[in-house]
Amino acid sequence: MTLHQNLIAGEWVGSDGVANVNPSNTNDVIGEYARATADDASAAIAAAKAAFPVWSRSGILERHAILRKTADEILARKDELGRLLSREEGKTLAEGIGETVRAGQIFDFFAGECLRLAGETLPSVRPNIGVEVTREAVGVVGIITPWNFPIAIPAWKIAPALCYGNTIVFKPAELVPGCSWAIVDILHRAGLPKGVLNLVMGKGSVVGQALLESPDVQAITFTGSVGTGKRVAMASVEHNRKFQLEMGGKNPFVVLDDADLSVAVEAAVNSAFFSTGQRCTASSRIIVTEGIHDKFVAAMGERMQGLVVDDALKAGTHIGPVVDQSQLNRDTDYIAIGKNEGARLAFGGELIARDTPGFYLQPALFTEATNAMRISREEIFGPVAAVIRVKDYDEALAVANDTPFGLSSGIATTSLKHATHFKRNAEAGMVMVNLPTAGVDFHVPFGGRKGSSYGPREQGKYAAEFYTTVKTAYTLA
Ligand SMILES: NC(=O)C1=CN([C@@H]2O[C@H](COP(=O)(O)OP(=O)(O)OC[C@H]3O[C@@H](n4cnc5c(N)ncnc54)[C@H](OP(=O)(O)O)[C@@H]3O)[C@@H](O)[C@H]2O)C=CC1
Ligand SMILES: O=C(O)CCC(=O)C(=O)O
Repeated sequence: MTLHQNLIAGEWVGSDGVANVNPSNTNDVIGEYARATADDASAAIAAAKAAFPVWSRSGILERHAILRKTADEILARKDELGRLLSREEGKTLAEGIGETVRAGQIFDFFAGECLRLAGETLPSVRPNIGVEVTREAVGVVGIITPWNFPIAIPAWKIAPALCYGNTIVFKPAELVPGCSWAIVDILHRAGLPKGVLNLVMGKGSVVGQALLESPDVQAITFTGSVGTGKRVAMASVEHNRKFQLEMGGKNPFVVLDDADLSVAVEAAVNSAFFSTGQRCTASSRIIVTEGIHDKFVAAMGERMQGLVVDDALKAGTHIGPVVDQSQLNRDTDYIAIGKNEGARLAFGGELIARDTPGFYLQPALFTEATNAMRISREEIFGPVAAVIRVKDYDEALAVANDTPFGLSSGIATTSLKHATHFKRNAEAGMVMVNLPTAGVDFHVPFGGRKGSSYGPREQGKYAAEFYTTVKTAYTLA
């Protein structure tokens, strides 16, 4: 089996490989991927540091051309890369191809942004002095990504980092190295100079930790768990570096009495269970007012019966497997916790067997849950959701906001008054009206509040805030 190597200083290196296994069929080994050491990480950081002076001053047309070429190749190979994504992560083929297209669009967007780099000139408050405000690249950026969006998250961190002139050491999640390797290969062939983008696949505790500890890494962008996010934060404060964190969510989806029932059910099922519930924007707290509660729960049960849980690559599958055994254990542990806490497991929650050995779990819906239960407070990150019954809109909003997290928030209603009030008062970075809490556009800001996020927003032109540093220059005329 071919070994997919790490890219350090423009050379493919590494001999020790780890198997990338398909969660829909654990007999299926997708490939061998090199496992970097802490020394490899140091070499990658040194290469990125050496490449920075030239890349940060490279022409915008050169950057534009490389990002554009990358976008074109990703989009041209969307079916093949989408299939690789679904095979390594377990989301359905339609979701895998959709995410691959999103990655291509992100590179396309930032290819355009290279040509729109701008500064400001202002008059000084003192006579005969001009002021220029410009944005410069930050330096070596460490990129640490999770397993749940194997191509979109790397894309939305790598594309802006390169666009604004930074060099990169990229550490993808060890569970899903395939798509990361593929986009690094595409960027390398698209003409990136040596050392500008370095790939170090390997363990977080080794390779990620080496990034955290290096004084030569000027910024770290991280998506993953709250625990690891805190380590990134502490180490970054120690080194006085920029950092950006996207962590968990416990996103509420409110259903009001006046909601269109089919819109509410469709959005709730999508929010809670699509992509196997493994999205930081997923909703696992469905807050329902009492007038529609019973009708809503019955309609959810009916809709959930129609969900096909099977091999991610099979036509007709709606929900693929859980990503691995450890996440599956976590999901089933939370199902047991919910039952012990006194919530009622109304539908699903069983482990299921399919033609191939994989991590299959029937999506689970609890009812009679309260917002104080652990299943309502802690991120589960699986196809497990709970319905919380409330009296009215005011209580729904209070419950929605009663959480340590604040990433996404949704409401199903036909009332303009309530929709408008919710948009203004939901304590979240993103608010969805009559839409699922998950599934975002690539050209607008992404991020949250409270325990979900830290630092400037990702995506769209707002990404410039993290990947650049502002300089103010004064000139005597
Ligand atoms: N907000 C989100 O989108 C995500 C949230 N999560 C949450 O986190 C839970 C656990 O998932 P898990 O994959 O373990 O999340 P982690 O936070 O451990 O993983 C995210 C990334 O951080 C890396 N990492 C791990 N330890 C360190 C370290 N000491 N220093 C630097 N980098 C490190 C990981 O590497 P590696 O995995 O290779 O060891 C991975 O690349 C999930 O159940 C979910 O609740 C998880 C993924 C995404
Ligand atoms: O909902 C989305 O489209 C993006 C979600 C995401 O980025 C995440 O789960 O990490």
